[in-house]
Amino acid sequence: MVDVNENPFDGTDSIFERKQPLKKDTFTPDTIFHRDEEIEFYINALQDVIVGHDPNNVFVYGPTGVGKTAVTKWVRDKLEEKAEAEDIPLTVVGPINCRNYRSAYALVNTLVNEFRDPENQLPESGYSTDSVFEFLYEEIEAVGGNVLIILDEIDNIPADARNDFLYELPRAEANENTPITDAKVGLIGISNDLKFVDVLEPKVKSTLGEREIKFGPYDATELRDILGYYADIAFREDVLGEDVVPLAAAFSAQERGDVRQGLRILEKAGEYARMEGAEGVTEAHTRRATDTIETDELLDYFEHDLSSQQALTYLATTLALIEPKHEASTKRIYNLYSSIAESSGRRVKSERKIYEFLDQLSMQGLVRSAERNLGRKGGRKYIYEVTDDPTDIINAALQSSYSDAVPSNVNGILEHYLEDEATEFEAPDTTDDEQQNLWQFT
Ligand SMILES: Nc1ncnc2c1ncn2[C@@H]1O[C@H](COP(=O)(O)OP(=O)(O)OP(=O)(O)O)[C@@H](O)[C@H]1O
Repeated sequence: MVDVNENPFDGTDSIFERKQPLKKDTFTPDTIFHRDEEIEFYINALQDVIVGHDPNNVFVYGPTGVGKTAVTKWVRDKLEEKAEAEDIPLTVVGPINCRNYRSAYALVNTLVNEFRDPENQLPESGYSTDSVFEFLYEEIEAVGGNVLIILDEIDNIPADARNDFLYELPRAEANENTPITDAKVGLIGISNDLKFVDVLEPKVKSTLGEREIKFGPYDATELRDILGYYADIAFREDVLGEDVVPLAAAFSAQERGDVRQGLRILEKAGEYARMEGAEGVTEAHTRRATDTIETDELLDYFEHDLSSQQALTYLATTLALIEPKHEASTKRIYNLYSSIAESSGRRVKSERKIYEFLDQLSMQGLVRSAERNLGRKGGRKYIYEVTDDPTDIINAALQSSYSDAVPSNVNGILEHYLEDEATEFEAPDTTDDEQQNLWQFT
């Protein structure tokens, strides 16, 4: 029974000293581990600024959570420090995350405002895109000297901004149509989409990719050092069992070599220990954290990264995949999407829109498409796969605010799917209608 006169919150924490370093990128480490070579390439690319040549454009790429942004910020700070000491005119803007902007207008607007004083900010609308670009060029000319613009998640740059940003901006000084005569612009683009540069027009590709720096995943030994550094700051003294960091490091190395995932495991393991009122964090807490980490990450997607229509499409793709035929064709995905959207009282969009949502999910790395030949019948169709374990996706959906869209008999169908996966599977000749009738939509 709860004593209503007692306050259940506890003002003490015997496990965590400071949780913030384990949280999403709100903490700047004062040491960067195991990136000496990448830092050397970076310094080399930006050295020209210090000796008075034009800045190079730099393209930094690699998977998620491997230090691209952390290293970029570190190098940026060192460059600014050196430029100031040597009296070299330098203005650095960013990193600005392109994912947050839906149009060229919005992105350029933010950039202009980075240059301007708080009392002279541009409003969110009211000008043409050409005019805001014009303002940007004026601001760049006004500060003069070297201007470095850092764009993070550059693969998400609004389509209507691609050419202007990735090609025109870096060569603005040479272009007579811009007011820029003095300033020298350099662009630093960061991406975790390794194919991004390949799909660019050759002229844009050679501009942005003037210098390319590749970041690979960390191995277990490297992750042990990095996670150990964060653990020392985040946890109270002597609460961490000696296996905790090595276990979190080994798990993350096996998965993607991503620091962020390792930090989440440490945080979760600490939370389990705290919830139990344990004296310290043990190997068992860490194993429990690794068991649930995948579902947690997917839950994050459902709750924060995906729009409701994308989330329903993602769920429908997973359902199509676990049906007896295990074939997520666009038609099946659309049928399932319509049923779950309708049964959960959400808007049902047109079939054409599904292609767009699937494309967006594919850009986020959540689904993959493959073209399939229809054999004698001729023609081709697209089928989709999910990149995570369907069991984890369904568990995450069930814990998310989309649980009302998950069919009530999902676990039974998932069980059959897992059995099929364990045996040599031959696709049954089931029709779409038969498959549709399997499901119990709530
Ligand atoms: N070598 C390192 N030394 C210290 N901290 C690191 C290192 N690499 C990554 N981190 C930390 O790990 C977290 C994720 O790193 P970061 O944001 O730089 O990854 P990223 O490669 O830019 O990922 P994304 O592409 O998802 O943005 C941050 O908290 C960062 O400070």
